[in-house]
Amino acid sequence: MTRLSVNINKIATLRNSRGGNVPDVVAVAQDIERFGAEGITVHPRPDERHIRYQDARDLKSVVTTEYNIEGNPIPKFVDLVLEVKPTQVTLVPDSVDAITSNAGWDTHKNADFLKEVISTFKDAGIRTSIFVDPVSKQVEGAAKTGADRIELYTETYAKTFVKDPQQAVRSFTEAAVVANEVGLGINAGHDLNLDNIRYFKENVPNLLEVSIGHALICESLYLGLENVINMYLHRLK
Ligand SMILES: CC(=O)[C@@H](O)[C@H](O)COP(=O)(O)O
Ligand SMILES: NCC(=O)COP(=O)(O)O
Repeated sequence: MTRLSVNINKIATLRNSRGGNVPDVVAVAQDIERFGAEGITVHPRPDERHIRYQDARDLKSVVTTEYNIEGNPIPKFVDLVLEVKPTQVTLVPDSVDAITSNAGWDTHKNADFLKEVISTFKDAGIRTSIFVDPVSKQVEGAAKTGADRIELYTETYAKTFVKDPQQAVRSFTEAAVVANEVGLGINAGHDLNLDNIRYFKENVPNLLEVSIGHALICESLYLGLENVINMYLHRLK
């Protein structure tokens, strides 16, 4: 089974564009769960341009499915995650000024740092996942950090899929085979959408979870949030 975790960053972007509390991020998260999503993802960035640290705290008591917090483990983020204790923390090496996540970890160069931070989260009972490019060597390095899972960074898949789906998915299938061999669970995310999700799921063995935000919210402008969530669930069956 592949779980759908909905990333609600864009709901917060909309709210922040006007001040006030419309749309209400917490209420939308509850509705997303009621519509059938199996998880909620947030990615608070240091400048809090969309999800605020307080949102991450407020969501803890209302999310009843799986709560996933993503981000670069700077000290402020580590403290937040240890306070909130989500189901899962996904470590992403994004720089402060990045528009969005744009690379996976070099799991070899950052091995000592990752080992330390992962053991801190695991000691607190939080499942850990690290964001990696679909490269076997990086997946092998991820296993050595003690992480429970990897999140495969799917931007290259989404870009190439429109021209050549087979070529697009090849490195992801290979990375997943390695992850399965070394005992890592497999998540995926970034730029996944209604057009490319089914083929990805069909070609990545043991895909446990996808987190989807930007496209899902854009698609919902035309098709409605409840409908779109159910379209994803159907494609992930
Ligand atoms: C790790 C990942 O790919 C997503 O969490 C992405 O970073 C979304 O963040 P933004 O909404 O800030 O683009
Ligand atoms: N981890 C990926 C995520 O949460 C959503 O990424 P995107 O769908 O907004 O590109």
